[in-house]
Amino acid sequence: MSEKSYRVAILGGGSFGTAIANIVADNGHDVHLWLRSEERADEINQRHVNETYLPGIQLNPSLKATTDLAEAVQSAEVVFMAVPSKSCREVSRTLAGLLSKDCILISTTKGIEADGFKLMSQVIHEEIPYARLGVMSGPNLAKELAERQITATVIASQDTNVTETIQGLLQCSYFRVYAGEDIFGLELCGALKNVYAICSGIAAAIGVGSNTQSVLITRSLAEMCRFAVKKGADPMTFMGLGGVGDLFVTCTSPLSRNYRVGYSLGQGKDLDAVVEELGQVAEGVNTLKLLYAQAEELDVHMPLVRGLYGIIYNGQSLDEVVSTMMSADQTRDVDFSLR
Ligand SMILES: NC(=O)C1=CN([C@@H]2O[C@H](COP(=O)(O)OP(=O)(O)OC[C@H]3O[C@@H](n4cnc5c(N)ncnc54)[C@H](OP(=O)(O)O)[C@@H]3O)[C@@H](O)[C@H]2O)C=CC1
Ligand SMILES: O=C(CO)COP(=O)(O)O
Repeated sequence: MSEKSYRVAILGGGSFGTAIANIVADNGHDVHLWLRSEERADEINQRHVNETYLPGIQLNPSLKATTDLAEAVQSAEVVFMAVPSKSCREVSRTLAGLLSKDCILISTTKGIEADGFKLMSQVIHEEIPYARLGVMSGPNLAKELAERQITATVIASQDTNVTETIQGLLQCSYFRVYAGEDIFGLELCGALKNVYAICSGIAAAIGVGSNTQSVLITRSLAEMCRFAVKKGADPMTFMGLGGVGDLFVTCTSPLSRNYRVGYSLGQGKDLDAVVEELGQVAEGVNTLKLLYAQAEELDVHMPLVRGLYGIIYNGQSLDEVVSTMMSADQTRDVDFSLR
């Protein structure tokens, strides 16, 4: 754990931003959480809870919430971005004039910008070219983190000072932080796995067996790797916590919002109603459309993406999609070899 006390800002007071802010505050740093709702800021400052996003969790009393972005990032040495992907550019643009030159900026957002299929580090770099960037991703369900259950994450950056600083800042008795350099691959893992969590949720709702679940998760990983290689990412990154680790948790836990969307779809509910009822972001819904379009454009074989897209947007039945997959040409198990 870091001996130095850092001035840290977390942007986004939803479930993940609040969970990260709480860890950093528990580790003794000076933490400011920026959010939009005055009411929620008061609730965090006075009662030390965020009942909307983390009900039942008592937050560290030293955690300060504010609706003033300039105040939140003033003198900040480290900033975590934890807003949904659709707001990342807007928030980055505002932040650009406020952030000091040597501040470390970590993206935790697991989504993709529609225009140009950009990952969040690319969006942030366009808006704040001088930012010392890193990406954090892994099996990190916000509720379990806030409950201080053991987990680990990955921090990727080209700058070892960034990775070492964040490792020191976040590491504690229940949270390990592994380092990496492959920002693009790690971010791609975090965004893609959400789509497969929707597939797994559907499968769970219709009551598939354990063999089927296993096949689904493994072939999801195969698709993700195939796509990643086509986009120039290192497939080995997908073997780590940000890949297999996050895919596994999101495809198996009812705490995952994407899994829950899938589960409700599997029960025959309407997508718009499900998203509305969720009240939190499920990035996979948007990522599915973008991924489907990219797979078609780049000619990447992604039967699960195509099948899910067919069910949600083209009115195909689940039986039809499953039958097409099961009768497809026999192919290889593992596409890549290190030899
Ligand atoms: N929850 C989790 O377990 C994990 C989430 N992530 C990723 O973190 C990102 C954020 O997710 P999460 O916190 O879960 O989402 P939530 O839906 O729980 O919360 C989203 C938060 O972002 C705020 N927000 C939305 N738009 C803006 C904006 N334009 N300006 C300021 N604040 C805004 C919302 O504010 P308001 O309440 O005012 O609408 C809300 O506080 C996602 O990309 C997600 O994939 C990553 C790891 C784990
Ligand atoms: O990314 C997550 C866990 O690592 C959270 O997944 P959901 O966004 O599906 O809740």
